[in-house]
Amino acid sequence: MPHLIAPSVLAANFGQLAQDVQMLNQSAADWIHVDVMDGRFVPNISFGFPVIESIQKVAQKPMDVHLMIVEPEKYIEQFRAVGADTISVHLEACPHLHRTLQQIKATGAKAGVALNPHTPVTLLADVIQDIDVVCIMSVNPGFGGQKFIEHTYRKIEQLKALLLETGSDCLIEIDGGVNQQNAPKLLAAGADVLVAGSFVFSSANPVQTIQELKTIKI
Ligand SMILES: O=C(CO)[C@@H](O)[C@H](O)COP(=O)(O)O
Repeated sequence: MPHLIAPSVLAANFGQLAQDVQMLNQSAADWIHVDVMDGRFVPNISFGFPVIESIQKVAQKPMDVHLMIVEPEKYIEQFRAVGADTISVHLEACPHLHRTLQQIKATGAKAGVALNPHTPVTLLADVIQDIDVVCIMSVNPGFGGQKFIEHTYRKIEQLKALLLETGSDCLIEIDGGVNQQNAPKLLAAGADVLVAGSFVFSSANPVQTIQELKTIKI
């Protein structure tokens, strides 16, 4: 399967969000990555339902919603109602992860699990069959524009081995500090989906930057 590119609108210009989403519609982006932060699970607050609903009205690509919030199970149906196609919760925020994944699937959304940099992929072994996307955080969640953590390559390889061993077809998504330099190595290690925020939106030509990420050959 060709790899997917999911630009993160956390790095968009919120004063012209509709235009930035339209730019993504015209680009080679596959998904639109939407970061929700609550000021509790992570030390930052981004945006909530009204903003996501506004994005959804313009977006012509699936919305990949990454919940960096405590007690995500309280809001799954609402995120689906405002247009989330994939809903990712943090393993570290879910004491009943299996139940939360079933809850996401019951809405018709794809179920994702995000892992903080310190969380081993082996903790997913008993729920891997219930996951559509594993989001490996390659920065500490909460902010865009941070430095990529090199240990991520090893985690991708470990997760790939778990997927092969269990026959799972779940996608491996990498989120944080992704750029043109590390993207080929991430794909070679087994990544399926690259999230890129500041690298895309701070570039002179975001459409071209997305195209360059999309056409990387390994
Ligand atoms: O979830 C997060 C940050 O917590 C990411 O989605 C960032 O938004 C990625 O931004 P860059 O590191 O690519 O700027």
